[in-house]
Amino acid sequence: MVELISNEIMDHGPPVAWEDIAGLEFAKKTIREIVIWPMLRPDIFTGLRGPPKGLLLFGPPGTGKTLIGKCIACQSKSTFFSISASSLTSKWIGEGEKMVKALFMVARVHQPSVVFIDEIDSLLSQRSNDEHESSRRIKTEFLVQLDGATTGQDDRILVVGATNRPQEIDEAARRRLVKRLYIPLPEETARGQIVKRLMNEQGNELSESDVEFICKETDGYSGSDMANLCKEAALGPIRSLAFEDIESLAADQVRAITLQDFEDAIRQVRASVSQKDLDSYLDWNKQYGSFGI
Ligand SMILES: Nc1ncnc2c1ncn2[C@@H]1O[C@H](COP(=O)(O)OP(=O)(O)OP(=O)(O)O)[C@@H](O)[C@H]1O
Repeated sequence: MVELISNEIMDHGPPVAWEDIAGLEFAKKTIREIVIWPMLRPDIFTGLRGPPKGLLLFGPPGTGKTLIGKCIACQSKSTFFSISASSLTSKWIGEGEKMVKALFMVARVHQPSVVFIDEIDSLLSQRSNDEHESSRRIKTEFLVQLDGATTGQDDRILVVGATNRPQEIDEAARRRLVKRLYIPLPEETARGQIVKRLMNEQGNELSESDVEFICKETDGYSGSDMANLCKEAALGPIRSLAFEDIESLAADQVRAITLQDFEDAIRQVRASVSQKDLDSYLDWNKQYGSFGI
């Protein structure tokens, strides 16, 4: 199990820097102050100044919560463990409870550690009667481990939970995830940064004003909607080729991506988050968010 965790849950991928995350200035600044500095300098940030041990990132899907989790680990020079709560119940059937225990054990060995739990709502939702016995046991074990990690004075483990459904998290779990930070949709400038960064890797003819136009037309798009839009637009030059040409064409002969490709793509890729959902995140932020206004 330790081996499984080292191979599948411990993240060995490329590092993430703050600049890789577009926009979200408030979230980034807050995280730097309350989490990164204390993790880097535990000798200064002791007692009352100690870092929170549990952080909840909530907001619409595809807004960079996973990127932030990974960035926290990279910037605080911690080992990053990333697991989605649903895989505990589906992928390791019958072993979920042991996995949770082993995960925190390995995290303790490799500390400082950041344990990122995606879809944490499915693990910590209000207990219902029709709940499966095995998921109930996983949940209990998780709460025990969370308590251990969040109260152990000497352990340097930060648990970061991410959710698109904060309303489903019960009171006990909210209490343990002390800091709760709203991760909103990207604003216009952030959408522009995502387009520019992704388009950098491809031949394109987009001017500054083209990018501005794209940003204006994509109000309400999430970061991953923007990434999908760019993917769709990048297919434009290929679609304009005749089928026979695809096999023989040299790679450098594919035409550059244009604004027209984006205009076509915008018709295909729509915003995935509704206004109603956004309102409910704002409500929750007001009520339970650590920085709600
Ligand atoms: N702020 C952002 N800056 C740059 N890229 C972003 C941003 N937000 C989202 N993306 C893009 O969207 C993809 C999905 O983001 P990520 O997995 O971090 O979102 P998430 O909020 O964790 O989503 P989910 O809730 O669905 O798990 C990223 O791989 C990236 O390409």
